[in-house]
Amino acid sequence: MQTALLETRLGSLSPTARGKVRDIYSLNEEELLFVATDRISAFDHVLGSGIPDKGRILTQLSLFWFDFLKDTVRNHVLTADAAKFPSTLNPYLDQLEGRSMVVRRAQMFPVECVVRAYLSGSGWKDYQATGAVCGIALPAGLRESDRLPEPIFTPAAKINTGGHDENISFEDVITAVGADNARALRRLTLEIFEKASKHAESRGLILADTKFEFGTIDGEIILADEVLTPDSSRYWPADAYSPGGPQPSFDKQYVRDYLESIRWNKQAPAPSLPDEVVARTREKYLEAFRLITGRTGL
Ligand SMILES: Nc1ncnc(-c2cnn(Cc3cccc(F)c3)c2)c1Cl
Repeated sequence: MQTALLETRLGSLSPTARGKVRDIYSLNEEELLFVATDRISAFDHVLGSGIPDKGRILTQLSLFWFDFLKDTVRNHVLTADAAKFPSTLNPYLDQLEGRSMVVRRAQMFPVECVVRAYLSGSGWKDYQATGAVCGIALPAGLRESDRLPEPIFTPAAKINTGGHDENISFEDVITAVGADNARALRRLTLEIFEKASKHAESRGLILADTKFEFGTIDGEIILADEVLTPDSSRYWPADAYSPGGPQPSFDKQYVRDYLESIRWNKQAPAPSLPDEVVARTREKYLEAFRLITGRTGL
């Protein structure tokens, strides 16, 4: 079993932002180092085991999507070629190769730009409670995982790492970023989703929902953070789609099933995973990469 890279040790460089599975390091005024680890989270907990190569696979997926969308929106990537990284990183390239990128520092909007084509997760919860999601009224009688009449922009406020983001209304987005930016974020979010979900569908995957983070560089709105990865999106195998309940996660179902099989109490520290669950989950990430990019090797 390969070893999973759970932490990067970059000497004096310490993360300026830490997510559950990603870390950001400030390189200088203009540049950040964006690192995807092999950590995996489920049920909002980072698990005791990592998935070897997960960070590399998800980084290559983001890079594929950034390129796929380059005629629709600019992005924050400067380079993912470790040979072009600042020489100060030379001692660490073995930890960074393929799983990191140098990105331009952007002024990030304080809004998670979520778009949903299916009713799932917090969208399903809000719909059950109010018949709406983010103030958008939906038809009565929808079941969990039902396809929506059309994809909807359902923004969330960034709660600092750890908790769930809180769904907010379009009015709240206007208050936070102004009307012009709010409209631009909604338009870009829906436009990008349309293209990406069509591509995913052509590869046998349902892109049920996803979350984008945008920022501005020199006044221009750019697509930042990770994009359309299985961590920022719900991907479902199209041939198993069956509305009326939760759908199998393309990448995390083995992990979820295992955690439920050991009746893990979610208050307890997250358990480690059996080698078999780790190996099969790694295979799913590779399968997602192959399906989405059409490439066989990383
Ligand atoms: N290009 C950029 N410029 C300025 N800030 C960011 C930025 C900051 N935070 N996040 C989200 C996040 C939080 C924790 C760990 C992560 F890897 C990422 C993205 C970016 Cl991507």
